[in-house]
Amino acid sequence: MRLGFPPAYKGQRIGLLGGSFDPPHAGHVHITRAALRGFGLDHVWWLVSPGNPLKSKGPAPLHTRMAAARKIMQHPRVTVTDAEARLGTRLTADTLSTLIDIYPGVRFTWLMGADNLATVYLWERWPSIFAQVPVGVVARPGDALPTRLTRAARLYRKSRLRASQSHMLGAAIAPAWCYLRGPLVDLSSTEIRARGDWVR
Ligand SMILES: Nc1ncnc2c1ncn2[C@@H]1O[C@H](COP(=O)(O)OP(=O)(O)OP(=O)(O)O)[C@@H](O)[C@H]1O
Ligand SMILES: O=C(O)c1ccc[n+]([C@@H]2O[C@H](COP(=O)([O-])O)[C@@H](O)[C@H]2O)c1
Repeated sequence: MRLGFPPAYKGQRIGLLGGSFDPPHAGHVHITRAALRGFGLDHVWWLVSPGNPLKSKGPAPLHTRMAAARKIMQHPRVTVTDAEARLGTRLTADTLSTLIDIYPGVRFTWLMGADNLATVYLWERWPSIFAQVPVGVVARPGDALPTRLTRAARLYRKSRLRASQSHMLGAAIAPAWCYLRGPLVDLSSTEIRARGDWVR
């Protein structure tokens, strides 16, 4: 483990919630708690991104988003980290391979809201994400497509865990993914920025 990186030990199941967090909000807290409970995880790390590779407009400064994330997400099993900035990776496929190298024996799970399941096929080398780690998807209002019709769900249909098996995801061998239904939290950073409640 490198200086300044969160501690993690062999066999631990750690969920990674990558995001712009511009700003962080109760929806992020919701997906984190749902994932901890639902996917059999020991910890969740919030990977506060230096900047989404697909978004042309840069987010608020990293230190501002980190401070806001630490304020809103207080839980003994959640760590907020700027690991991607430290590693020099922005692409999820690269972040995952680097973390897997740094933390041998740790079981990482990539977490995302259902909106990202619909667009993940646009991400750089996206099948490598599914090949490297299990993927936990949490329901979010306003899905553009029913889950089963998304490109990722169709390609990985044989690797889908049933909802009744969701607690096994954190220990599953990739490719494996699972969709968690449940209460929805209708909140987004876009909406908060539009209200003018967050200065970039
Ligand atoms: N309300 C929510 N319910 C479930 N998942 C969420 C929710 N809000 C965000 N997420 C998930 O958290 C991760 C990081 O989200 P992000 O920081 O982009 O927030 P956002 O609200 O989607 O931002 P923006 O509106 O700027 O796109 C993504 O995987 C996203 O799907
Ligand atoms: O790797 C990619 O090509 C890629 C493209 C778009 C988004 N991502 C990652 O997806 C996560 C969610 O991004 P965002 O901006 O929607 O919060 C964040 O960790 C991004 O780095 C990754």
